[in-house]
Amino acid sequence: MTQVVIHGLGLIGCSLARAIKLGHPDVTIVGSDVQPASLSYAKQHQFVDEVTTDFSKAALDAEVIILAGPVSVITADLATLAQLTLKPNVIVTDVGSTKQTVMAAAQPLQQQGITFIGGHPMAGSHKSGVAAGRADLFENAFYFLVPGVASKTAVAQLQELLAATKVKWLTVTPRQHDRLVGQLSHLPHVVAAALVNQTQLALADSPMGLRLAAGGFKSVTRIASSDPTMWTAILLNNPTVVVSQLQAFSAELATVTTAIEAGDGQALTEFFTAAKTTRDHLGPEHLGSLPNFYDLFINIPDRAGAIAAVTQRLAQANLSLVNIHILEIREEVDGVLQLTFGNAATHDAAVALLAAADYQIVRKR
Ligand SMILES: NC(=O)C1=CN([C@@H]2O[C@H](COP(=O)(O)OP(=O)(O)OC[C@H]3O[C@@H](n4cnc5c(N)ncnc54)[C@H](O)[C@@H]3O)[C@@H](O)[C@H]2O)C=CC1
Ligand SMILES: O=C(O)C(=O)Cc1ccc(O)cc1
Repeated sequence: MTQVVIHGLGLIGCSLARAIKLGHPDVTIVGSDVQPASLSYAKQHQFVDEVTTDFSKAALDAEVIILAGPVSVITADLATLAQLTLKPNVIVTDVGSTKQTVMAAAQPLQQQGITFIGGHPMAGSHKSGVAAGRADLFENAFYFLVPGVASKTAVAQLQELLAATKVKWLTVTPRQHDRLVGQLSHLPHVVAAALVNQTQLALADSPMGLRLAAGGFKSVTRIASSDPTMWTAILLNNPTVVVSQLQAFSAELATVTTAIEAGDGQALTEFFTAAKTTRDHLGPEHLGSLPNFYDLFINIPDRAGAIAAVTQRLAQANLSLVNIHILEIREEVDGVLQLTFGNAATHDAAVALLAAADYQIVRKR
């Protein structure tokens, strides 16, 4: 029976665990994490068979090891694994968002003849943690593979193990990978966070400030809600690429600034037309899988226990939440509660349940 160890039971580790369980119910999955609460959640929801905080010990018996912590943890894990006597046919892989530093960190392991295949699913979310994982998170998304010196057989074995993710495999070199994702993922996260921080400062004296933002600001900045630890590790592991891409992006901003200063309408129209043409040709089908969580917004009165009453109702009906977020609650005024579900059926059942209990539905999926 194959034993798979997943180190890091967050959004990605848990989504892979759920997908592996779906495609291979016979595989034993051992989940490992530093957070005991994540371990008990994973065990309770049965997408792992065993849990441990002792990664090194679990690794000794593994046929497949999936490293799914922040990139800085993945590189440290690779150093730890190089100190151990692993099973000779073990396949070690990772899900980290950078590949040059990860492949470099894997070298000592590879020099011992251990198979390492770099991996990176190009799907995810700004949500994180053990409860956010879902088996269909990666459906139709690209999944980068950096096989390095790994054999074709090992690559095929890994792809077979992860078949239920329904990803589109793409083999790249570490350099190609970091340049591509630098531009398509790392730079946008920096830009989104910078825009939120600058707006917060600029509107600090406005009573409603950021809350007045419409859809545009919200969609451009959604990813600013991503996990700070994870993104710090990513940028520290792709610095040269991202710095150069940030410089090119700053130059683009300088060009548009000059056009506005000069009142150059033609330059501005050309600027927006070029972007629109490119963006319009990227339909949703070309953008890969976008986070597919199911949000429900309800009005919530400013009353002690009001939120608990909602969560209790959902729990009694066995409807699990992926996330809960109070968007706004002001004294003596209704607030808005955002309830996020992992699938359409749970979302729809919650809408019916809460509407029947006279909660006002502000927006559903
Ligand atoms: N979030 C996303 O959309 C995507 C993330 N990635 C990459 O996947 C990896 C995991 O990301 P997420 O699952 O989103 O993060 P997450 O924050 O949801 O989960 C990370 C998990 O690693 C655990 N962890 C942290 N330090 C640890 C340590 N020293 N030992 C063991 N466990 C530790 C945390 O407790 C947490 O459970 C990262 O390397 C990230 O760059 C890749 C594709 C998409
Ligand atoms: O939330 C989003 O849209 C993302 O961009 C998710 C994401 C985050 C990190 C990655 O390495 C890949 C995908």
